[in-house]
Formats: sequence, C-alpha cells, structure tokens
Amino acid sequence: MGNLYIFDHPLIQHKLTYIRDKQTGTKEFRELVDEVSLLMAYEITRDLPLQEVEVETPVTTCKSKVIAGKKLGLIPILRAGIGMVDGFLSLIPSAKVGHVGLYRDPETLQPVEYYLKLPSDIQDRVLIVIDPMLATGGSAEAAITALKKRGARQMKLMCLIAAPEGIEKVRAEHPDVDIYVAAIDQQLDEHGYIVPGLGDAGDRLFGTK
Ligand SMILES: O=P(O)(O)OC[C@H]1O[C@H](OP(=O)(O)OP(=O)(O)O)[C@H](O)[C@@H]1O
Ligand SMILES: O=c1cc[nH]c(=O)[nH]1
Ligand SMILES: [Mg+2]
Repeated sequence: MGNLYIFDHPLIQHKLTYIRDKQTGTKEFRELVDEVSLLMAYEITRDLPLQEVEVETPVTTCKSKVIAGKKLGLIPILRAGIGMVDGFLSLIPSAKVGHVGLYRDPETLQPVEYYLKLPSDIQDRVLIVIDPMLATGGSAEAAITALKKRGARQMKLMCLIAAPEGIEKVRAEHPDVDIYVAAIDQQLDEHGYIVPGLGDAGDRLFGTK
C-alpha cells in the first residue's frame, strides 16, 4: 500500500484555513492556493536524490550536491489542478507539465475524461499528479490509470484536502502511488462534497457559479 503523508508545516496549515473560509474571494483564494502549492512542492521534493559534484568557488574547489536521478513531471487534473501549477513551477521551473481533463458527473459522481496531453517521456519521469480535492477518489484514480496506460511508472498524488473515501480508493487501486495531502477531512456529503472541505475548488478558483 502507498504511503500517506500529511503536510503539517505551519504555513501550509495557516493558509489552508483561509482557503477553506467561505469569505475568501476568488482573487485571494487563487493567491493562497498558489502559495500553498509552492510550499507543498518544497515539502514533496524533500526526498529527491542528490549526487556529489565538484564546484569551483572563487576561493577553491569543493564537493557539493546537485539533484540527481529522474526528472519531474507535473500533471494537473483539469480544471482545479491548474490552480496549483504556477506555485509548483515557481520552485521547480524545469518540470514538464501534462494535462488530464476530467470532470465529475454530478449525478453519478463518475469521472468523465475530456482531454489528455502529456510530455513524450513520462516513463522516464517521476510524475506528480495534482488536484486540490480528493473526494470519492474517482478522478484521481482515473487520472493515474490513464497515465499508467501511457507508460507512467512512478507517480505521487498531491492534494490539498482529502476525504477518507478518496484515500482508500487510490490506495486500493494504485498501491504503488504515495499520497500527499494538507488535510484529511471527516467525510463526503450526499453530493460527494468533502465535509468540511472548501466547497467546489474549480468554482472558487475561477469564479464560476
Ligand atoms: O474525488 P472525486 O470524487 O472524483 O472528486 C474530486 C474532483 O472533483 C473536482 O473536479 P470537478 O469535477 O469539479 O471538475 P473541475 O475541476 O472542472 O471543477 C476536483 O477538482 C477533483 O478533480
Ligand atoms: O468537496 C469537493 C469535492 C469534489 N470537488 C470539489 O471541488 N470539492
Ligand atoms: Mg469543480
């Protein structure tokens, strides 16, 4: 089974509170998601492997470290995942970005795929799938399945808020994928929304509805 990590950094937790707040308007919501995504990128990359190189300083040469191993790929699940891209890229600007377009049918809660565009070398990258919300887990599960079908071999899932149901689903269907979240909430309501959650992430990010 994949590991489950909680981003417990105080700055992430502090900002998440204002993201949840229904009084937070679109502009501020977007800014906060952007800031939290940068902090989450910092946390999720703390296990990147390093290798020693020699560097010449103005004084002498010394051994120092650079990031080694596989490159990263960022895979936002449209639409809401887009809100997390810029923050992540401000820290890791060389990551390639692939898009998986999915929406959740409001009646059946099943994910419907409408778009897919990926970097050509996803098999050689560690992919970080990003979406603010992990509710039933259907969208994340479908996105990871779609990526595996196209050759993805190593993935992490990064979300702001997860419901226990979503975590369980992804861990059951994709035990090879580690999950990183800022909060695990209580449950889903009868419409599949996370309680207490933050409402509809896409609508709050883009000012729709
Ligand atoms: O875990 P699930 O039950 O699948 O729900 C989570 C999905 O729902 C939201 O997307 P939505 O369908 O609202 O699309 P949007 O991003 O275009 O608003 C959210 O951004 C996730 O992708
Ligand atoms: O609470 C939820 C559940 C799914 N999608 C959202 O945007 N919010
Ligand atoms: Mg939505």
